[in-house]
Amino acid sequence: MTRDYSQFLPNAGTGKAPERARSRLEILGWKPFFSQQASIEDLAATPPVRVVEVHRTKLHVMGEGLDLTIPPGPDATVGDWLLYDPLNPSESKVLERTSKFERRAPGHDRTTQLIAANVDTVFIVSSLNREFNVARLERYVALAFEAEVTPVILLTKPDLCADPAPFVDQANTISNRVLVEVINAKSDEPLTKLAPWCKPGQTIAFLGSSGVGKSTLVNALFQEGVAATAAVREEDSRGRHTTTRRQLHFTTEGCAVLDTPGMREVQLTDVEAGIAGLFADIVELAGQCRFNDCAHETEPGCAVRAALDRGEIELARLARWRKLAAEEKFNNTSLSRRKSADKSLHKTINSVQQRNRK
Ligand SMILES: Nc1nc2c(ncn2[C@@H]2O[C@H](COP(=O)(O)OP(=O)(O)OP(=O)(O)O)[C@@H](O)[C@H]2O)c(=O)[nH]1
Ligand SMILES: [Zn+2]
Repeated sequence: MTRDYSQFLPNAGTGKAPERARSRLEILGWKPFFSQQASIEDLAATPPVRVVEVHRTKLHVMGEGLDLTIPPGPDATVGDWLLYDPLNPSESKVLERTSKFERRAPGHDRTTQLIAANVDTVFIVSSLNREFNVARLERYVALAFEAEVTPVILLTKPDLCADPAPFVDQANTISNRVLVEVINAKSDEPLTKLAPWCKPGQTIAFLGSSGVGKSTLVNALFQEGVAATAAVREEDSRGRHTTTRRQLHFTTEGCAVLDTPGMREVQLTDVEAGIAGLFADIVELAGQCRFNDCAHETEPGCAVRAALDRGEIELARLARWRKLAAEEKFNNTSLSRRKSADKSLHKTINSVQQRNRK
C-alpha cells in the first residue's frame, strides 16, 4: 500500500495555505518538525504512527488509516512518533522529540524513566487558597522548561477566594515568559480560556497538587465526550472500562490530553537547564562574580549582591533560586550515592548467590 505523504513535508504547496480539512495525522499531532526527519520514501515504507497508549506488553499506535498494537520494542513512551515498520514492528524508529518528561527511576541502573513525549503545553494548576505556593509553582515551571514544554499557570477556585489579585501578582513574578490565568474550573470558563492551547493537533498535560482541579478541568474539555478516534480504553475481565496507565485522550476538536499518573510522580530532577532558564538573569550575574564558587553572601566582587543592592533583583526571588539550585545539587548527589548503593547491593546479592551455589 503506497500512501502520499508529500503534503506533510515542509514547504509543501504554495506559501498561502489553502483552507483544507486537517488530515488524521495532523489531528494526531504530526508537525513539520517530525516530517523533516524522514524522506517521502521513508514515510511511504514506514508510515508515521503516534503512541497513544502504553501497556506493559504493547504499544497502542495510531496513524493515517492505522490503529494497531505493536510490541514494546522501540524505547518509546506515550506521545512519541514512530516510523512504523510493518515487517518488523519492534524495530520501528522513534522520531526525535519536541519535548519529553522524565523522572528518576529509583533503584535501577537506568537513571531516568520516560513519562511522556511531544507535549506542547503543560498547565500548572494551583488553587487560590492555602495550597498556593510560589516556590512550588516555580519548581513546576522549571520542570516544564527542562522538558521544553510551554508552561501556563492556572489559578483555580477564584469563586472561593475573596481577593485573587495578590496571588496573581505573586504568580506573575515567576517569569515574564509564563502566562497566568485565573479560571473557575467548575464553570464554563475552561473551554473558552484554554482554547488557545487546545487547538487540533496540540498535546496538553496538567501538573499540580491533589485537589487543585486538574480532573475538573480535563472533564470540562471533554464535555462533549471523548472523541471516537481515542477509543483507547481496554475492557477488564468484568467488562468494565479501565483507564490504563499512560494514554492520550483526544477531544472532539482534536486536542490530545495526556492522562498519566506518572506525571504526578515527576520530581524536580535534573532541572538545571530549567532553573537556568527561569532565573536566567541571576545565573548570568552569578557568572560575573569575582570567585567561581561565590556563594553570593559576603564575598567581595559579588555581582549578584550588587544587583540586589541596586534593586535589580528581588531578595525573595534570589532566595528561591538559591533553594532550588541547592535542591538540584542535592538531588544529583543523592542520585549518584543511590546508584553506588544499588551497585553494592547488587554485588552483595551476587556474592550471596555464588556462595549458595558452592
Ligand atoms: N468552587 C470551585 N471548586 C473547584 C474548582 N476546581 C475544582 N474544584 C473542586 O475541587 C475538588 C477537587 O478537584 P479535582 O478536579 O478532583 O482535583 P485534582 O487536581 O484532579 O485532584 P487529584 O485527582 O487528587 O490530583 C472537586 O470537588 C472540584 O469540584 C473551582 O474552580 N471552583
Ligand atoms: Zn556572587
